Amino acid sequence: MIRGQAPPAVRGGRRPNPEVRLVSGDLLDQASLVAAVDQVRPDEVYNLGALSYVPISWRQSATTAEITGMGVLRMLEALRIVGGITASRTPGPGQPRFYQASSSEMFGKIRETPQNELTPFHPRSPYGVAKVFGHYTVQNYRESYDMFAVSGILFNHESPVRGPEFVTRKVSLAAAAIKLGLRDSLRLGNLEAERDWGFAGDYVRGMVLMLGQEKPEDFVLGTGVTHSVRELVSMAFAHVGLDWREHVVVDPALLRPAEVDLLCADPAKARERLGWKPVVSFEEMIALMVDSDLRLLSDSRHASDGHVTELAALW
Ligand SMILES: Nc1nc2c(ncn2[C@@H]2O[C@H](COP(=O)(O)OP(=O)(O)O[C@H]3O[C@H](CO)[C@@H](O)[C@H](O)[C@@H]3O)[C@@H](O)[C@H]2O)c(=O)[nH]1
Repeated sequence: MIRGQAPPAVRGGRRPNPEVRLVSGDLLDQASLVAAVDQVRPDEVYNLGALSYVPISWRQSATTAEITGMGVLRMLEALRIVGGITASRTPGPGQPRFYQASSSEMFGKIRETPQNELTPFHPRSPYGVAKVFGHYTVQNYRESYDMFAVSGILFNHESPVRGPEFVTRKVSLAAAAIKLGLRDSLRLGNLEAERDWGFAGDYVRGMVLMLGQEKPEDFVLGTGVTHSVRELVSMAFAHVGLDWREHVVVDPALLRPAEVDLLCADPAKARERLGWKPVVSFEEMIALMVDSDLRLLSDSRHASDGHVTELAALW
């Protein structure tokens, strides 16, 4: 996402800048990105673009490296080129600020718990490897060109609009669909994996705070509380009065070639320096997601909507 303020006048016959502009994924080549940045002249750029579903990254490892890794480099290059920045000509005032969505998946086979900004990385998937590339690229542009570029190392961030392939939404949809009698079972992979799941809205607030800092610095954003997939399922099903053990089937085909067993954030730096803390608890978030899916699947206006039928049945 590229965020720019409306300029006082149209520069050189260009269209006025919109407040917020989404740059679509097909602008992956360098020249198109340079043209987009040149046209928008953003104040802030949030690079959330990625091939973000971890299991797919083993099947499409080169595409993952291209989008999740190289995409970061190209975005920074576009900002550098349009800003006329070189090693000897560093940015003047008013240069755009860049946010990179780094990921707790970079910690992978964890070296310590909880994980903070100094915890070493050990990625366990092509996705994690590509995110590490992006993370160090941001650091390198900051150090080489003095650009305002930061990474937020975000732990799992969920909400009712989460994609149905991710485990929280897969579970909230299944609990709702089973409750409504639309299906009767749910296939899952590793129930023992533990994650630090937080509410996406809280994390977006943290991202904006990071770009408002005086100095560019990286921050971990997470809740510091960890739950297993088993606990997640149990809580979501209990919310609609169901016993998960009567419906969940463990499917070995859903296990990953290499798993990240445990993630737990130490968000102390964000708390102290940004004044950031999550507002929505894990329990509230799961209830929010299950209730939202109950409404979605029971709303007769959506009954003929193929997408909703697919959501209820497939995942
Ligand atoms: N998706 C999925 N995960 C399952 C399932 N069964 C068990 N799991 C386990 O649930 C955990 C969470 O999986 P996901 O929800 O797919 O998320 P993720 O792999 O942790 O990655 C997400 O969070 C990262 C931040 O740490 C993001 O960077 C990444 O893009 C993604 O959003 C994993 O340990 C996975 O093995 C299942 O059927 N589907």
